[in-house]
Amino acid sequence: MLSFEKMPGVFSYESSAVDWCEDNYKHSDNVVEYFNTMSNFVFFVVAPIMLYLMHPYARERNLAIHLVWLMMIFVGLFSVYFHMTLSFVGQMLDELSILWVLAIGYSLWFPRKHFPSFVRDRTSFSRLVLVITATSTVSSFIKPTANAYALNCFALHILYSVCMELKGCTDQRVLRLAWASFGLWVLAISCWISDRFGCSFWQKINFCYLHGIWHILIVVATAYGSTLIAYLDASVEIPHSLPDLQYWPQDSWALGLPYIVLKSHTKTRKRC
Ligand SMILES: CCCCCCCC/C=C\CCCCCCCC(=O)N[C@@H](CO)[C@H](O)/C=C/CCCCCCCCCCCCC
Ligand SMILES: [Ca+2]
Ligand SMILES: [Zn+2]
Repeated sequence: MLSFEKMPGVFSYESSAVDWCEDNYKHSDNVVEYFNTMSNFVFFVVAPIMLYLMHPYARERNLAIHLVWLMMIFVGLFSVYFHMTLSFVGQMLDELSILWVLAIGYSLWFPRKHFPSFVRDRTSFSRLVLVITATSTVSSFIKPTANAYALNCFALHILYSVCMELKGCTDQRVLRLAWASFGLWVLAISCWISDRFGCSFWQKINFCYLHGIWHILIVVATAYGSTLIAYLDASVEIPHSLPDLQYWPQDSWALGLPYIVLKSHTKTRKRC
């Protein structure tokens, strides 16, 4: 029988043009980048907790919101597969799953006041996002090494959009969440860039774990950033539910996971 390792072409080990700083096969003959693979455990811890915490908000606003953290579980699985094999298929699954999480986030949360003038409502906007994402999925095969950079540009657009939404906001809890999200993202992207471009330095000091640390930080940044975006959305779309921010497991803890509580539950579900 043909083992995965010996499969030809795009499935084969190290068929991806991308190779992260961590030494290959250092801890196992079957796992190319051991720490980068194992660090994905954070997806499988944070995603179920966020699914649970965001349920009251999703039930009130739109159950499709759960797709964001459900898809994040797939991002984690594909990331495990990618770092375990460094195969081309692994790379594409890892990157394309991130693209589709972003697409779901944009469809659900992009503020309707910023929709292009030819877009009537959120359903039409979601269709537009679907077409653009499907086209980008196909185009991603043209120059696969550019995909990760293109994905990181979305983070810049999200930051810009959130800044626009926060203009004039004086709520200290919201501003604290915004700064925490931004700080986590800056730390995460610094690790990603440093692993990519400063590998010779990290190899000299025998510390090649920055991409794994990026995995941990970007998942937490996504939990913080997506809750902030969801809160801003809830304030506009379901203000009658009186959304507020809290932290799990203890509201007083500085390092908890943020989520939305609805202080008033309504029977009528508002759809977009
Ligand atoms: C109005 C818009 C709402 C958008 C909602 C936000 C949805 C979050 C989207 C994506 C989650 C990011 C998951 C990262 C997975 C990491 C896997 C990985 O490491 N892949 C690498 C290869 O192993 C690959 O090189 C990485 C590519 C870059 C990915 C860039 C992702 C953009 C992250 C956006 C984070 C938002 C933070 C918000 C802060 C205010
Ligand atoms: Ca490597
Ligand atoms: Zn990775």
